Amino acid sequence: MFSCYGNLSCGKEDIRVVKDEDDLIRELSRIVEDKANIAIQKDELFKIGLSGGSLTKFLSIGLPKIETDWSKWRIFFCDERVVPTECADSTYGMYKSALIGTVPITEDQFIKIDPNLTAEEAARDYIQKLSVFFPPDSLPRFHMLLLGMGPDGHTCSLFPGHRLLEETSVWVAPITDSPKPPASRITLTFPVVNNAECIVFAMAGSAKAVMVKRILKVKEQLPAGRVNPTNGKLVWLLDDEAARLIKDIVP
Ligand SMILES: O=C(O)[C@H](O)[C@@H](O)[C@H](O)[C@H](O)COP(=O)(O)O
Repeated sequence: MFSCYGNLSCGKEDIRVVKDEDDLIRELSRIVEDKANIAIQKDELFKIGLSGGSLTKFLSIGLPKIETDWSKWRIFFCDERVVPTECADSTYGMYKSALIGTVPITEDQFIKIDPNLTAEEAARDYIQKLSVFFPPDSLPRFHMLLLGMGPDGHTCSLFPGHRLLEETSVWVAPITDSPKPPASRITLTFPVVNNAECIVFAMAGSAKAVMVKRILKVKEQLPAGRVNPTNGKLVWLLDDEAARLIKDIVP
């Protein structure tokens, strides 16, 4: 039984290596299912933040197989591209087409951006939307955030060398110069990311291996390496190929 509650420590990350992408999707879905059902039992709602990229594929395959009370889910976005929902680049658009109609969840359970706004306006608007679900006098504390990592070590839309990495108070920030297209996005900032109860990086494939080594073994302070929950659980879920250069440090 995977529990983020049992060991809410800010100790070392928990690195889990599975054989391949299929196993990764199964294990990721199991982790999410466990956390969701614990959160629902404890807090009535399950507040999860999703990322885009290959995570949308993993979850589109894995989530329809889990057993949970979908009506208690509220799905947020760790980052989002400021593009129309019907655009292929929209992360919400990807999850909408994959999950609505497949699992018993409705559009209003997704807490999404208003893509008709500028990035600056959308970030401010998203903070207001978060305030409905989290008390305004403290940082939002998500039950779970699911993150990916780009080839440059970025996560969410927090990119190496970007001034947003130093943001210490704003919950959600705009970015209009994302090196990963599309350029216009909003992103959770590190204070909110690191306030989560449970953070899971999930990645597969040999293209991730070098960066995984740089972050988990060399400990380079790239954005994904700066994800370190202050009072929560951090899991790196990797397939064999993504973990091929850190086999000597995996417990
Ligand atoms: O919307 C996005 O672009 C993501 O949130 C971004 O942070 C993604 O997780 C990484 O770029 C990894 O993407 P891949 O998993 O596709 O490599």
